[in-house]
Amino acid sequence: MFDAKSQDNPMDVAVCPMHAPSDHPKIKPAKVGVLLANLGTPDATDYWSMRRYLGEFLSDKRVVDYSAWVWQPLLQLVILTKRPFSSGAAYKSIWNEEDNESPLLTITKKQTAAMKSRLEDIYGGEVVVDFCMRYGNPSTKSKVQEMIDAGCQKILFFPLYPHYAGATSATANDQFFRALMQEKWQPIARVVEPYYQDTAYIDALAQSIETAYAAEETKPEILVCSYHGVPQRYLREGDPYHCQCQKTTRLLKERLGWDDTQIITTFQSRFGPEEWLQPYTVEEVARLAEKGKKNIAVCAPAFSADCIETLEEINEEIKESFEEAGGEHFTYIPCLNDNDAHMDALSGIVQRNLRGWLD
Ligand SMILES: C=CC1=C(C)c2cc3[nH]c(cc4nc(cc5[nH]c(cc1n2)c(C)c5CCC(=O)O)C(CCC(=O)O)=C4C)c(C)c3C=C
Ligand SMILES: [Fe+2]
Ligand SMILES: [Fe+2]
Repeated sequence: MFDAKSQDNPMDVAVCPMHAPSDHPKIKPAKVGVLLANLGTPDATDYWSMRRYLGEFLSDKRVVDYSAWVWQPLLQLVILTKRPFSSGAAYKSIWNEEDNESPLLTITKKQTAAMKSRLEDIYGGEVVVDFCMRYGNPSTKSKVQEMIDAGCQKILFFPLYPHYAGATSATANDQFFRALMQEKWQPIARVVEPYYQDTAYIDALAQSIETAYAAEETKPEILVCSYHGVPQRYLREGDPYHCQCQKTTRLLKERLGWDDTQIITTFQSRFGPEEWLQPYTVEEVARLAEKGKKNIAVCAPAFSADCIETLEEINEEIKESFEEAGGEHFTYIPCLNDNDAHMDALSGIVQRNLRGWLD
């Protein structure tokens, strides 16, 4: 019954006359979607926008896994009455006023455009490239629906986190599959694996560090690789995030030809009373200054795009902690964002994952 050449489009009425009643739904030419995903960001810095965003984020059990009976009253009645003000002020200090959006959103848009141009050069109009957020806008559900409406019968979902964590990659994937749940004709789905040890990613990080070091009059004495933290308990319960971060630092050290005195791993952004992965960046930079290191550099390999955690926390709070303890020269090395080496690395990963779908 099916024309072998048209297998990608089995409901095509032209090749399937038995399925061609007058009210048969219109079928668009088959396409492949590549959907990039990042964490999300508030729509604005006012109290209610911040509360909406933080409420959605911190209600995700992949992020905070306490029982809802214990967590929700604390979240709704205590945390969400205060944190929207302090986080809103922090976002305000880094806000992209020109486009009236957060830096994470601006950079994700640029990454998407760079990915689109690379993939269209290779695959032409058969590929549809877009991005979505796990929390806030544009939502995963709306973007999956747009791809389906554009005729994507296959979707490659790419969480833009180099390292797997339940709180990031897994919850992004959950949201993607949730968005497919109500589809009568569900697209074929693939998700991209974490890329913490991808050679081109390590190379892009190394190049960005070499460039930053070359621009300094005096070479930093040590590079601090500061990764977003998670509660230590998540590691004991089986989350491999910590090990993947350690491996990125080791590969970076090997690629740069350095030794253990020149590069260390730390964790930032502790939230709540539990112990998180250690050493904490904010304390470690102060210890370094107290031990006599006057000139340090900090990079953030777990973030594919600069965001509040890098622009505000590292480049303001953590810098201050270093300087208050006697440090003199603090260099923040920006995330890879939409730089060419990074986008080549990410597009290489996408191309490998599209094999068999688009060749
Ligand atoms: C409360 C627990 C949190 C866990 C666990 C967590 C893990 C985690 N997060 C990222 C990446 C990002 N987090 C960002 C912001 C952010 N993270 C938390 C809390 C947890 N994150 C909060 C409350 C916030 C909001 C800001 C604040 O109020 O402090 C962002 C930035 C978003 C932006 O718009 O700029 C990113 C990116 C990773 C990689 C991770 C675990 C591995
Ligand atoms: Fe976070
Ligand atoms: Fe580990």
